[in-house]
Amino acid sequence: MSFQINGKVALVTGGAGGIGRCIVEALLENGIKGVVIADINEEQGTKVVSELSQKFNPTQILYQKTDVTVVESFEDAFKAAIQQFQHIDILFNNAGIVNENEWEKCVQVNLIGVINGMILATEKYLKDQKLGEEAVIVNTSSIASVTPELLIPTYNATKSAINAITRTYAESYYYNSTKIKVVAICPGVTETSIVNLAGVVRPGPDDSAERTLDGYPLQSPKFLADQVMKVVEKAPTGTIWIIEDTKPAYQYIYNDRKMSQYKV
Ligand SMILES: NC(=O)C1=CN([C@@H]2O[C@H](COP(=O)(O)OP(=O)(O)OC[C@H]3O[C@@H](n4cnc5c(N)ncnc54)[C@H](O)[C@@H]3O)[C@@H](O)[C@H]2O)C=CC1
Ligand SMILES: CCCCCC(=O)/C=C/[C@H]1C=CC(=O)[C@@H]1CCCCCCC(=O)O
Repeated sequence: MSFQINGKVALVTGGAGGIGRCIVEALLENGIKGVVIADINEEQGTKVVSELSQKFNPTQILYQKTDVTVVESFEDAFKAAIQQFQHIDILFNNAGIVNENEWEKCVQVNLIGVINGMILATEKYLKDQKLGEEAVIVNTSSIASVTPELLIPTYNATKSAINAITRTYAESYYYNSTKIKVVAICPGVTETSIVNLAGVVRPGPDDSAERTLDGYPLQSPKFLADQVMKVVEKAPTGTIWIIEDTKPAYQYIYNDRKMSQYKV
């Protein structure tokens, strides 16, 4: 069954940043009725609303200052969506940071923030306040969830955990009562401010923090966001989608552990 973006309402965490902002714009291009930009950066959030209001109907775009690590703050963003647009149908759990020197903060934003969103959406807001028969959650993971990158171990761990939570809430045990499709996207290196890793990676055993993005294929956040729209509409629940190197999204398949032939 295909999900229709047209006429729905979405909440995008980290919606003032590179990927989130492009997701907001792609939603507006695809006929979304209303979108809430839920981001901790007020200056950037206000700026994005004013820029997008030049191109789209300003009444469709709402900025709500949100810290995803604080459940009350996250809940206020859902309440703002309902108050302004009457329903809520799509959650993008997209806010994320790289910070290996303050790794607890990385866990707070990337993992606790996503767990807060999952609980609020599946137990209350998307479950009870959707317009159509089905709602959608898109969790922003990373290729680092399946191919751990050196010098960012905590980041890799948070993104692997996002895949696990995605697959759990997609199970029919939850879906039968929530009617929420849950998917994850795993972007490859994408041109945003997050890829400026100066000062946020963990020096390796040889004291090197010199690894850079050189050599990694970079894609634009706009290309990524257009692929994400296809994932929202077409992907089955529980699926994980790699989007890297400006190539169409493809599904990452987990092996069945019972098929493994290796023995100690
Ligand atoms: N750019 C890349 O190469 C890749 C990014 N990702 C993921 O994509 C997502 C978006 O990242 P980018 O757009 O690249 O980074 P970005 O730094 O441009 O945007 C992140 C946004 O999240 C917001 N944010 C940070 N902490 C927050 C909090 N506590 N509550 C609410 N908002 C908060 C920031 O203010 C910012 O607007 C992240 O989850 C990131 O891990 C995944 C793979 C690759
Ligand atoms: C720490 C070394 C710098 C190089 C990697 C990098 O820049 C990481 C970027 C991360 C920013 C957000 C992400 O999700 C990116 C992870 C990229 C993982 C790359 C894995 C590549 C591979 O092995 O195929």
